Amino acid sequence: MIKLENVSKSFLNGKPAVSAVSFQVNAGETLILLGTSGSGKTTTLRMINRLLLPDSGHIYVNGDAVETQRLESLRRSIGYVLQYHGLFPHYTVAENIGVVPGLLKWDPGRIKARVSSLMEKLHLPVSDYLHAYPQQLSGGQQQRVGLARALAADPPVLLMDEPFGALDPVTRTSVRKEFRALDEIQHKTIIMVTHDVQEAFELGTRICLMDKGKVQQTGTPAELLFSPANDFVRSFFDEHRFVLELKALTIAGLRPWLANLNGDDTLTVWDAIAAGMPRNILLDAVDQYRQSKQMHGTS
Ligand SMILES: Nc1ncnc2c1ncn2[C@@H]1O[C@H](COP(=O)(O)OP(=O)(O)OP(=O)(O)O)[C@@H](O)[C@H]1O
Repeated sequence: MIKLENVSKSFLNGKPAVSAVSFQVNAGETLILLGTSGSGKTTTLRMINRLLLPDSGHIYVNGDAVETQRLESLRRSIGYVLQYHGLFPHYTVAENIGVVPGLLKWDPGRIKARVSSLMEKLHLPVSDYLHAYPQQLSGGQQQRVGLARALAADPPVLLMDEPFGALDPVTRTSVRKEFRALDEIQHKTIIMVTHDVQEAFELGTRICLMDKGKVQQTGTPAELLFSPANDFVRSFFDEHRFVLELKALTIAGLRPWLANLNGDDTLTVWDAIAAGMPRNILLDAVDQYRQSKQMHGTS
């Protein structure tokens, strides 16, 4: 679990980079920090693993204030994934993935088994890549190694800063899909920075939308779309609104208008249409949901 209470940070020019940010992320949740460039997302993330110190406010990781934890044990309880993987160029794939288990003094057999298992899960054939060096890998493969390294010691918390940002769109989609399907991440507390709205909707349990260092709204994708807290939130999603609505709403959420439709309740409307469920009925239900929210908002 991660909790931020009124966290603020200014740099030398005195302008606040982050102002009174508060949120809580529970185990099993992925919170997306979304926002325009310079809105304070990375600064917020870097305060959680104490790469930066806040000027005021409190940050708790797994129940303890970060400033009271030994830096070494705090960092080992947190997997950190960066946009440009940050692999050690003179370490092989196996050595890169095994760094933290090595520091934790796991026995070599256990490290080897863990490295192989993560490589298989991330579609990096062990026979081809175990002893390869980062520069011998494609960008997508390097990023997979970066993910495997962050997951190696099974940390309860994962911080990810634009983890798929350096990849081309096709590779990005496939690495993102693999990441989402990993059993490894299902019980972790994850915070991910992105400015890609589609990615935020695909991966986020909840989204924290920031602007000018302040949280504008934290909520589920559907809450941000259908019950925006202010004009900034409302207009932020305008460009992609229709597709986002279909990705944010599930059959379960539309049940009041889909009583007679058979189908998997967990599917998003987007996936349900792709799976061949009746498009007109689904889009009609989305319209009715939207109207019910508008009525609720103006009552
Ligand atoms: N080390 C630093 N020294 C001075 N100013 C900084 C530093 N790091 C960040 N800032 C400033 O703090 C503000 C927030 O930056 P931050 O990197 O947190 O934003 P961001 O939302 O992550 O942006 P992006 O999406 O472009 O990475 C910006 O105005 C930035 O210029």
